[in-house]
Amino acid sequence: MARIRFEHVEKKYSNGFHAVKDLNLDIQDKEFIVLLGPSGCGKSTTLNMIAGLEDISDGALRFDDEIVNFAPPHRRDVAMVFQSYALYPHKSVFDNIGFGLKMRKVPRDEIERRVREAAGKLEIDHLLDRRPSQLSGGQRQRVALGRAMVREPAAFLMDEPLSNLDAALRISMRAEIKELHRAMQTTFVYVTHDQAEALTLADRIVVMNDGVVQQIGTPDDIYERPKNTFVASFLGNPPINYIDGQIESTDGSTARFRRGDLAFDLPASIAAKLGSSHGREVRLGIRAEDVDETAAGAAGSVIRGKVNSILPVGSDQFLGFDLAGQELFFRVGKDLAHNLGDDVALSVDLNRLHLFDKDSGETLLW
Ligand SMILES: Nc1ncnc2c1ncn2[C@@H]1O[C@H](COP(=O)(O)OP(=O)(O)OP(=O)(O)O)[C@@H](O)[C@H]1O
Repeated sequence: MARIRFEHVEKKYSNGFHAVKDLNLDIQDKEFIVLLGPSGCGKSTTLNMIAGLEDISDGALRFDDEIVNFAPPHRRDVAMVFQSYALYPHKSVFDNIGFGLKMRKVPRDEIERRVREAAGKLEIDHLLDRRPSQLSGGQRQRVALGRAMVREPAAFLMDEPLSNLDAALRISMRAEIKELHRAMQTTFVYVTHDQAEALTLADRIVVMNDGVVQQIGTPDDIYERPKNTFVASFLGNPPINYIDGQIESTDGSTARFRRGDLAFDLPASIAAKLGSSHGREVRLGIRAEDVDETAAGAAGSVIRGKVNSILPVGSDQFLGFDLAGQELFFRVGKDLAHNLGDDVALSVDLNRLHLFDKDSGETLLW
């Protein structure tokens, strides 16, 4: 069992670089937590602090109630799976999976039992005599998972474990990792910069940027109720569109957004949150999928522009849309027939609008 808690944790590297700032995070036993953010945001550093591979500059890290800041890696009941797999090239699959147990002097028949059980779950039991060089990328990744599984750790730590796999295999391995978590009933902490992976796998996602946690929440929270423009922009494909403008005529129950000729009556649920924000500079967010191609939307919800680009993506298409000189990107059904330069009217789903303070980027809605 492992509840993992960061309390005001800081990480400064020896060159003075401040990689993680005031991290507070309470990971529940058996939870699947995904650390998500762009390259260099401090995800791996955070994971390595849990593993004991990086020391902690300040604050406390607890496993259950015990402070483990100074516990060496082998005294932490965690297993780590790396992007590079880190397999021993000259050992068989069996020996790779069982190596950690052998080092810990686990009896031979117990090793045999645990290796075969893990290999069975991962469907690599027919490969136990091979060397890593005789395996595909996905099979190697399973061996790396198997090596972590046989240790029966209290927590699994995974650093971009799927990033070396091709797109199709990544999706099927995601499903397997999710199943593994269900079957193992263990805490998982998983690092990725891939939003789709985070949304699929996580019980809760921790979005980081520049060493600072931006938001912690369920995939639904993070996608539907982003706290700031960083989180809103990091998730979504194509990314959310922003239109800067002002709030005019708020009276607590109605509110209007305006940028030049473009004006929307905001729904009452949004108006209620704005209070007396008359004249406030705001950034309106429209997710790429939150438009419909019909001019028959609710009053004041239609935006008109020209088709700038058309990118088919299988079942959908991405539409580049010129709104009075600003390019927006929307995701629409593939059956909509357009030519470059066409005038189109898109109806915006006003109930799914996002609204941020223009200067701070913080949400005005939740
Ligand atoms: N040993 C080190 N000394 C100094 N700075 C470091 C060291 N290791 C990492 N950093 C810096 O700390 C920051 C966070 O690194 P980290 O590896 O945690 O990022 P990340 O979010 O995992 O990125 P990526 O997805 O690229 O692996 C980066 O700016 C990195 O350059």
